Amino acid sequence: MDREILLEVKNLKVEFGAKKNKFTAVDGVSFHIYKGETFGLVGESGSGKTTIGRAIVRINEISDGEIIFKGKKISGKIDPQLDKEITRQIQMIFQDPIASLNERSKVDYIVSEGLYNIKNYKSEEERKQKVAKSLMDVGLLPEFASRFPHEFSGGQRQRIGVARALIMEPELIIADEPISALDVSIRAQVLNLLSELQREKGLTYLFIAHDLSVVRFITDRVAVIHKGKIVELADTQEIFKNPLHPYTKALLSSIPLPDPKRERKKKLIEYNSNIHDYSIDKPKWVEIRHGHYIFGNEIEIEKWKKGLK
Ligand SMILES: Nc1ncnc2c1ncn2[C@@H]1O[C@H](COP(=O)(O)OP(=O)(O)OP(=O)(O)O)[C@@H](O)[C@H]1O
Repeated sequence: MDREILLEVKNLKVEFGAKKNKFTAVDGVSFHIYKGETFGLVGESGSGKTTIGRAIVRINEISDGEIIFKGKKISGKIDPQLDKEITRQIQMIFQDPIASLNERSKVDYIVSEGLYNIKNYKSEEERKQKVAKSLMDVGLLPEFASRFPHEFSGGQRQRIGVARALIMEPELIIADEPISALDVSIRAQVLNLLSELQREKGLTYLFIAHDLSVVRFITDRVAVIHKGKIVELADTQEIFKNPLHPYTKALLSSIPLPDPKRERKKKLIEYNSNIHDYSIDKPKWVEIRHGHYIFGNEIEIEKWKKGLK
């Protein structure tokens, strides 16, 4: 049976600046996310992960391509009713729980901010109940609503960030490096919380991380992104067992990557013992085996295909 696709990103391009200063942060990215799965987006800092997340929640304008959610186009100009629904259904959790919470607002306001924006409650009583329920859903006490963010630990603050997303009853949550700013000792708790919530509420996640080890146990499939392009996309287990792209291998083995400026100049990238020469021909996407895509030029693809046999 075919799985239901919740989100489709087609040929997404996001550019910043204009004319001479134009910079392409996301360059023709395509992927889809099935309902109920956790899809990982992994790449080093500056590769374009957050920009993709922000384009999906429509904070960043897109320059080209399409974003489709539940079969409906949500990029570009859309109907106000759909806009309101999408604002509710796609929520984002941010990297830094301290920076993402307004210090001067009480938790009650922070958690219901989204509700206020789309007026998704009938009475003050109902709003308060929703806040209490969301706090309990993330393992916090309802009475925390009357406190300020500085009264909480890093892990609790990230839980408040999750409650703020949950109150909207979303279908898709974009978790942008949700644990990287947290103390190592509490990272697993937040990952477990996200997994439990997924099971309970049938949530779908787009999980953004710079570190492959973080996505290993939480994601079903992973796309590896490098300089605004997806270079490899496959089931998570497959990526770990059999990484094909030199960049993925480099990420996995934590090999320091070359200086991007030098890289651009020479157009020759050396990762470990693999030579990746973009100047031979234009790299393209090829499905190496079912569901496992790789981005590279013909010589490399031939080499990887042989390696798979
Ligand atoms: N509003 C903006 N204006 C100009 N450039 C931007 C803007 N937002 C992002 N960029 C640039 O786009 C590139 C991709 O940034 P992005 O934040 O998406 O990367 P990332 O992979 O999420 O990295 P990080 O983990 O450091 O956030 C970077 O070079 C960044 O400087």
